[in-house]
Amino acid sequence: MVFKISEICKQYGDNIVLENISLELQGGKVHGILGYNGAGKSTLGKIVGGVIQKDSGHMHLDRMECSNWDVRRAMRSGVFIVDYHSTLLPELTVRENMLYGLNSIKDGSLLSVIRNKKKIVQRLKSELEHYGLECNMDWQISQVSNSMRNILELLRIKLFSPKVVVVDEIDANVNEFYRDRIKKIIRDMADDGVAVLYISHQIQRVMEISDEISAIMDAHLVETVKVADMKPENVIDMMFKITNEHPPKTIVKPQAKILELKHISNNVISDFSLYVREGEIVGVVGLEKEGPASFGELLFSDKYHPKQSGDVLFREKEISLVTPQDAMKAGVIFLDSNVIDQYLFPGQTVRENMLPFAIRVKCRDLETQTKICQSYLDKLSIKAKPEDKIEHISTGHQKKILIAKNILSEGEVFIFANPTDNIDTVSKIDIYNIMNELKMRGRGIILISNDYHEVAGICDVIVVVEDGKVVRKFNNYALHEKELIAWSGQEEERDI
Ligand SMILES: Nc1ncnc2c1ncn2[C@@H]1O[C@H](COP(=O)(O)OP(=O)(O)OP(=O)(O)O)[C@@H](O)[C@H]1O
Repeated sequence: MVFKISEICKQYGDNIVLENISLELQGGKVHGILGYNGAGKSTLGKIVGGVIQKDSGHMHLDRMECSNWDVRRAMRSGVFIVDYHSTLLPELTVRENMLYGLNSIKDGSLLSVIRNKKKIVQRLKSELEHYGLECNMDWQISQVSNSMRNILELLRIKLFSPKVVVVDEIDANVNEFYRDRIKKIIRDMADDGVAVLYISHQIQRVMEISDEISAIMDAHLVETVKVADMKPENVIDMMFKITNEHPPKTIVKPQAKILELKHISNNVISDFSLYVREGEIVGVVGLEKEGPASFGELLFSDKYHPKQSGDVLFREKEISLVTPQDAMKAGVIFLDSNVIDQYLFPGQTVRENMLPFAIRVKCRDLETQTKICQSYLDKLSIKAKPEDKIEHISTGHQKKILIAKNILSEGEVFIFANPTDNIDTVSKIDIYNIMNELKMRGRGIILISNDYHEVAGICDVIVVVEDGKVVRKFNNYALHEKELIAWSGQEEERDI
């Protein structure tokens, strides 16, 4: 089976996103796509999956021309897409989500659909077991971790005997355990004859998972190579001409404690304590395993994780944080990159999305606002104009716009959860530099991340969480990523 993409072009206004892209997705192979933020990777994936339409060019599934290609037609032909934006419905259970939309995928009588439903739930259970995953069919999706949601989406597709699967950045913000499972599922699908289009920024990961790799840059396909013939350095050379190094860690003597969590327990964490001081970056690793938790859900008492005990102190005074808005009032700025959609205002411009309300009220002059916005677009290498609509901006750039917004907010503590997922290598460095700048200005940063390379690179203090408990805290003098991974598996505590 071959899915052939020939001379695909796509443009939005003057912005040429894809120019004459041609490649072949072979059944039984994983084809990786690499490229900077805004390079056009997701656009290509969405065209294959029928989510958006090409301007010109052709696609063939074996001999069949994929004309009038939309999601429904694609799914009925065996072409599926799973991407960063979850399609699972949070208020439905796992079981209900697995069966949702089944009628639109499977043609046939009501009876065969009902028979299929039973089979599908049974097969899902055995797939979960096969991959060593636990997930109750009656859990509501809102109570399932983001990592598990991604896996469920992938397994749901696997159950429909796909021919082509587009996987767009679903493993960027998951920990090693789930990442490994996602890799196995993708490889197993390929072994079953599926053609996989795998989109990611992470060079190493694309190398591990793919049989061949194409690089897209400035709307063009630069090159397609077979992984067996390549070394990682060659791929980096081919595309980025840079190495994946961290900026030097800035040295600042930490001052007064700003935010302190003291012995917090809820249904996910127990006796969880940490603090951040002025001029300090505290890294937290190991939280993702705890289930439905983004750090925000742990920190703020929401409906799923009401605080059972413990205190949150801001400058040594107890405060009550129920929502991120409460925190913002207190000077704690929170960005959970897993759910950037919640922070964006579609229909509004990049400028309106980037500048916090307080700044827009203080400085009503549009020209000044545009200048502030443009300076951050330049600083963070964001490929957008202040007047562009936010929904027309690539995911990675949207995330950088939110980071700029957070930085522009008058906060004392910044909590960033996985800020550099979906961010290309060059822009990651821009973000690390901005964190260092905040630190130099006496702000405190808590960096929740599954990226051990980045945590080991820029954090001053590292907190390791296991089973909802802080099991280790240590000063990070010159720690290497590999040591951090090794330490995460040790029992002993190295206290600061
Ligand atoms: N609906 C749209 N309207 C206008 N421009 C768009 C639209 N969707 C995408 N674009 C533009 O197309 C370009 C490519 O976006 P795309 O999402 O494909 O990039 P990407 O390589 O996947 O980036 P990232 O890694 O940041 O997700 C970007 O410049 C983006 O602003």
